[in-house]
Amino acid sequence: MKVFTTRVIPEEGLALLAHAGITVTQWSEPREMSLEEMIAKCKENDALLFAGGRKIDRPLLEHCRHLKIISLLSVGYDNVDLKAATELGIQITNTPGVLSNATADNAFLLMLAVARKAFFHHKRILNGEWGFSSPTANLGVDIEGKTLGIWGLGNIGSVMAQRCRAAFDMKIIYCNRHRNEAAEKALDAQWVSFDELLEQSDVLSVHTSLTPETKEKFDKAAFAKMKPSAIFINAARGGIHHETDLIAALETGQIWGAGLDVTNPEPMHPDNPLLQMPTVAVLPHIGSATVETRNAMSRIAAQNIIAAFQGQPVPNPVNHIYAL
Ligand SMILES: NC(=O)C1=CN([C@@H]2O[C@H](COP(=O)(O)OP(=O)(O)OC[C@H]3O[C@@H](n4cnc5c(N)ncnc54)[C@H](OP(=O)(O)O)[C@@H]3O)[C@@H](O)[C@H]2O)C=CC1
Ligand SMILES: O=CC(=O)O
Repeated sequence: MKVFTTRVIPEEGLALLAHAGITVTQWSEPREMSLEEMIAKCKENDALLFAGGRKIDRPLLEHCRHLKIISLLSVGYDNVDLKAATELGIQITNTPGVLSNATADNAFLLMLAVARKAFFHHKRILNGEWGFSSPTANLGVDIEGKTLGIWGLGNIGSVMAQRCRAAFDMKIIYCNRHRNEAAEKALDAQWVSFDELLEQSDVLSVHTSLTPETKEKFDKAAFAKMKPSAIFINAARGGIHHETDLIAALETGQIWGAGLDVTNPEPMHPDNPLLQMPTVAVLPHIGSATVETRNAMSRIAAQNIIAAFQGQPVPNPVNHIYAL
């Protein structure tokens, strides 16, 4: 059996595949593959381990009917046409859970970085602009005791809420489609409507998946309902906020700051005005990028492939989700 990986993946996943007698070919060039190259690689192999790259859409999937599995090295599956994959009988899997801590830590980092304008001050020092210190200069805001609103209190959102409650005794409110009663109990969290989330959050952190329902949900109308002192964090997908509306909301003082691990498009253009704003912190989609977490993700992605090759139920299927 043969597997193609769209990026070089961590050693632990490779070791599991090798131990199962699976031959692995990796894409190691530092450029995106063309569609033709991708189709050719899919045709030569029995499974795809997708660790980044182009959208897995119907035209590509049409060439993948023979694949036993497309194993995603991510929890998000918004880059896959799940409906087409399922209709074509292609198994799709993801890597949930193991990246929740790392991704929440990154959202927490962004929250603090924005509150204290950390990236802006770092840039000043690099530019030789340390400046003249005074009690009224360089002021950020406190987080302690403020209200954290989570949009998408699932695996990652729950860890972010735990971190914020433990570190800063924040009051937790959240908005999901369904109540998360376990989290309500553990975090003393309160389920609110989307509008209440917008109106009451001092820090509003987005952790939903990107779906037609969540796409550009944070637009002009949403930002207009938020507090002028609010910090907006998006550690999920850039497509969930409308970038031009976010820029306008920050420029006009409708909200105070924003921390983004994800942008739309990615990479963000270096001329983007967000990068010049003191109360904005941007990272290049590194939520799960720690040695331990990426190793764990590679193990799970490999285990999904091994199960599919052995005719066993795969541990982390996502095909059923398109029907919800
Ligand atoms: N920045 C990064 O590097 C990373 C980003 N991510 C992103 O984070 C996302 C979340 O991951 P994870 O926490 O593991 O996923 P989960 O499925 O555990 O959590 C998602 C939550 O979003 C809620 N949700 C979904 N749709 C809606 C909606 N329309 N309105 C309100 N709430 C909604 C769900 O609750 P309910 O069903 O009740 O609505 C659920 O609680 C991933 O899909 C991925 O895009 C993940 C890892 C790393
Ligand atoms: O963005 C990362 C993911 O795992 O999803």
